Amino acid sequence: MTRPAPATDPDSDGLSLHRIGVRFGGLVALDDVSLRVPPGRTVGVIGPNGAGKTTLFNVVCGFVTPTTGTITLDGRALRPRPHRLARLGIARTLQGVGLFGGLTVLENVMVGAEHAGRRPESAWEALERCGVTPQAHALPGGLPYAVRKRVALARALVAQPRLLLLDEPAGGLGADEIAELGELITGLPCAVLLVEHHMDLVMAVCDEILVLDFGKPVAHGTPAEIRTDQAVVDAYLGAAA
Ligand SMILES: Nc1ncnc2c1ncn2[C@@H]1O[C@H](COP(=O)(O)OP(=O)(O)OP(=O)(O)O)[C@@H](O)[C@H]1O
Repeated sequence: MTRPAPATDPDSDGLSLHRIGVRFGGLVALDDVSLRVPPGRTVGVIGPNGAGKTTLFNVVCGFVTPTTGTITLDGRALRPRPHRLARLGIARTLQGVGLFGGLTVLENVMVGAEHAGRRPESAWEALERCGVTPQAHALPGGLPYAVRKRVALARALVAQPRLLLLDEPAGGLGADEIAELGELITGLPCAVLLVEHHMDLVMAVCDEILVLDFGKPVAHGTPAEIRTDQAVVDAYLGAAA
């Protein structure tokens, strides 16, 4: 007997956050936030300081358990746990760099490959994609910050994730380096959830953008829609009143 094909609902593919709320004691860090990251798409989350961007990232990684709301991956309920992300095809980079100082660039990326059950060649592919092949045998400590950040990205990509979570990848980078990072992100085959301060980067690489202010969604749309949205302008100018 043939098994019936599973019901497929294209609207449930990828990662979905449904009405997420997070409270830290009396402080509401996220309030009724819904967001979908479809396969292969790049979705950005922006907002002023304290808007809740990192909290949202931490909810998806499993570092923070939401007070309310649900998360699904391909329509199935998901309770993220940091150590289980790789198995689900989700990789992440965190703020800063976090490389092993005593290991070469290649060895650092190999750690990611082994963790994800990938072959060593995939480490070279990830280095190549991130433009850090020439530094493969160097120790990270002596490399410029922007190069180390690319190595951290290579370590995340070596798992060949279907969803990559990037937490402020442009932090500490100059304008040219941010532009290069933008090109790299645009060329990625996986879905990307990008939490970022730098509007220019987000506008350049995202298919859609969610804007948070004081934990609440104030706008959601394409870069062109967001650029002209009055609520966004107000949030960034601090002139909501
Ligand atoms: N673990 C925590 N305990 C208590 N309050 C927290 C905690 N984490 C975040 N907050 C508070 O939640 C709110 C949202 O913080 P969050 O770091 O998510 O904002 P953000 O948009 O990432 O800000 P930034 O751009 O400055 O990094 C802030 O008021 C912050 O002080």
